[in-house]
Parts: sequence; C-alpha cells; structure tokens
Amino acid sequence: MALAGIRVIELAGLAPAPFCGMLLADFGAKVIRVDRTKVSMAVDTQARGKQSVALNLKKPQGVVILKRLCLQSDVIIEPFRKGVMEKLGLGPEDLLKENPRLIYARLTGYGQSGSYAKSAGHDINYLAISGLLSMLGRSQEKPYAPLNLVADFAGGGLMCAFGIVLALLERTRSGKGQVIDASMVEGAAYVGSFMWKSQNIGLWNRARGENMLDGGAPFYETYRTLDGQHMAVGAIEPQFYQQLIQGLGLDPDDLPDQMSVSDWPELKKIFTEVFATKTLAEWSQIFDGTDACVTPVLSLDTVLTHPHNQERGSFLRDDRGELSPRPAPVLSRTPAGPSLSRDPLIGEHTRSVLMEYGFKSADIEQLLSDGIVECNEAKARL
Ligand SMILES: C[C@H](CCC[C@@H](C)[C@H]1CC[C@H]2[C@@H]3[C@H](O)C[C@@H]4C[C@H](O)CC[C@]4(C)[C@H]3C[C@H](O)[C@]12C)C(=O)SCCNC(=O)CCNC(=O)[C@H](O)C(C)(C)COP(=O)(O)OP(=O)(O)OC[C@H]1O[C@@H](n2cnc3c(N)ncnc32)[C@H](O)[C@@H]1OP(=O)(O)O
Repeated sequence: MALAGIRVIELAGLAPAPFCGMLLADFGAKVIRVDRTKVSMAVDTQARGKQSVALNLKKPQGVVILKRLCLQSDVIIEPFRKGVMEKLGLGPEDLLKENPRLIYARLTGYGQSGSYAKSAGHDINYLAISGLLSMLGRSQEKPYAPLNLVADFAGGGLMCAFGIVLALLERTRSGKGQVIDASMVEGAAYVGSFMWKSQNIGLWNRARGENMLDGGAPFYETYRTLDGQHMAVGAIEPQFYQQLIQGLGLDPDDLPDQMSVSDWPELKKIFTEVFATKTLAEWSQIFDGTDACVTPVLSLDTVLTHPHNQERGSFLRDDRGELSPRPAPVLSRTPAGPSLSRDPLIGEHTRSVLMEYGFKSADIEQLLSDGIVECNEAKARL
C-alpha cells in the first residue's frame, strides 16, 4: 500500500481528525490513536484499521511517553484548540526539536492565528466563516448546512491528509518535517474555489437557490416519484437536456426554452407532475443507458444493490456486516487495503504499542499501576 511503513500518532478528536487518520490507515499507514484514560466508550466512528493507546497527558510521565512515540513516528495529528498542545509541553517546537523529520499536523477550525483561533466551533461555524454557507439553501429560505460534510470532512480531514502526504513527499527531498496549519475555514473555502472563480461567468448572479446549480434550474434538481422516492436530474448540456425531455415523454415544442430563466418555475412544475406518475424503478428503466443524466437517489441501505456500485465493488462489508464506502481513489499498483476487523477498544493496544516502541514490560506495569496508561486487552478478548 502507498503509505506502508509510515507511522502516525493521532490524538483523539471528534470527526475531522479521525477521518484524516482513517484515510491514512486505509492506504497503509500504521495509525495509533492516543485516547484519554478513564473513558468508557470511543466516540471515533472513523477508527478503521487503527490501534488505540490510552494515555493520560495531564501527567508529566504521559507527556514523556507521547514524546517517545513521536520520536519514532512520521506524523502527529492534533485536533485541539490553539495552545492546548503548547500548554502540555507538546508543541511543534518541543517535538520537532527531538525529531526534525516529524510532520506535525494541526487540524483546527480557525487555524493557528487570527482572532477566532482560540474559539470553540463546529462545522457549521467554519462553513459560515468560509463564505460558502451563504450560498447553500433553497430560494427564499435560510442558509442550510449540507450535513457536516464540507468543513469537517472535505475541507478538514481530507485536506489535512493531503497536506500530510505533500509533507511526506517533500521530506523525501529535504529530509525535514514541518508543521501543517490545517484550518477548516480555509480548507472549506479552498474546496469551494469554483464558487469564487466562476462568479464572472454568471453562475451565481441570482439570489440563493435561484441559480443553475443551487436548485434554481429545473434540469438540475430532484423530483419525487410515484412511490415516494426521488430521481436526481443533472441535464445541463442541451444534447443531454434533449434526452431528458424525450425520456419524460414531453414534446420540446410545447415547452419554453431550457435557458429561459423566467420560465424555470413553470418548467419545474411540469417536470414535477411528470416524475410523480412513475415509480423510481420505472424511471430508472427509462433513463438507464441514456445520456439524460437522470439517476435514482439511493439511500445508504440501497447503494450496495445498485448494479453500477455492485459491478465496481464500491462499497464493502466488514466482519460485523457493516456497510461502508470502499477507499477512493483506486490506485492500480498499490490500492488501499482497508481493515475489515472491528474498531479498537480504548487502550486495546497500549501494551503492544509501548513494547513495539521499546518500553520494557516492567515499566509498562508501573505505568499501568500509576494510572498513566490504561489497557483493555481483556475486554478485547471477550
Ligand atoms: C459537527 C462535528 C462534531 C460532531 C461530533 C459528534 C458526533 C459528537 C459530539 C459530542 C458527542 C457525544 C458526547 O460526547 C456525549 C456521548 C459520549 C458517549 O461516549 C458516546 C455518545 C455521546 C452522545 C457522543 C456521541 C457523538 O460522538 C457526539 C454527538 C464537528 O464539527 S467536529 C469539529 C470540531 N472542531 C474541531 O475539531 C476544531 C479544533 N478543536 C477545537 O476547537 C476544540 O477541540 C473543540 C472541538 C471546540 C472542543 O473543545 P474542548 O474545550 O472540549 O477541547 P480543547 O480546548 O481542544 O482541549 C482538549 C482538552 O483535553 C485535554 N486532553 C486531550 N487529550 C488528552 C489525554 N489523552 N489525556 C488528558 N487530557 C487530554 C487537553 O489537554 C485539553 O485540556 P485543557 O482544556 O485543560 O487544555
């Protein structure tokens, strides 16, 4: 796998950093998640392929252990508010001094500088400050955040993983690590570059929800079917739009022009009425194999049974039968090899990881009895 041999220390966080760690693990990195002690249940739902060490960083010995782990690792991902790591004596200066090859990734909402740097926040706040939230939502309605996909995952976890891979690549030339300041506000805005750079071609001239790609156009919309499901329509280009009209059984001569914006509401009404006359299966049969750009809106439960997804093996089931997306993209020689085993329990690998990093058995027992680290091997065997 592409990242085989890379060791990553991921300090446990909420959603973006765990996703970043999972991406690296899927592509072969050894990812050790450092959890707090005295926590009963992991909230990391993106723990595929990771190991867990439970370590109390509020104790000086805990800090020493983390430093030792970082000394023999390639990457650390920290998901805390600005200043937290420095307060613990684990800031970039401390760790890079000891391991100049270390890549120190700081995944935060607002970045390491600026007046918001120390403020709490979540995806919706970062999306708001990025400018993008103002563009998301239906006509005449308030802005609407599309789950926590854009800032947490695209602009946050994924962008941070990109930064880490860039830094690893650069290190092969310089031999040096570096600090990555991954701000979700900036990551989200960057993912949205198209929105800034396409303003001068008139794509966003109208109010929110009234443009071509934000729900304004009848040919870029979802429609309810007879059986209460939905079809997605993305027939932008005239030659594809023509196939949409044909599939709907409409006569183009009876309809206003595709690009007549003032007629869009009327055209939407017509499409809505027609889509409501057939089931999702019937519409799929009509449009599959055409270039009308019309597809069924699948649920998380039905993706697996769709022929295209089945043919490509786009989703996988783990040992417990849970379904999730296969890692993307697919590399021809060194594809990802996601773990199919259950997620780690908190502290399940404390002992084995510490041994691997050179700690002696007796020292580990002492750390356990002092409450600096915790083990959950017994629970894991149940
Ligand atoms: C929209 C998403 C978030 C969705 C997440 C939800 C899925 C989950 C959120 C709450 C969860 C539920 C809840 O936990 C209750 C249940 C728990 C149960 O176990 C499971 C079920 C639950 C219902 C559970 C279910 C779900 O998991 C939830 C609903 C996002 O937007 S995520 C993005 C958030 N933003 C960032 O990540 C940006 C950077 N980070 C920050 O800005 C801050 O970290 C943040 C997120 C604002 C949190 O601030 P907080 O004050 O809590 O922390 P920090 O200031 O960063 O400081 C961390 C302190 O912890 C100490 N520490 C860290 N590691 C250790 C250690 N190993 N040992 C000892 N101490 C440690 C560290 O030193 C800091 O201490 P100080 O405060 O003293 O400096």
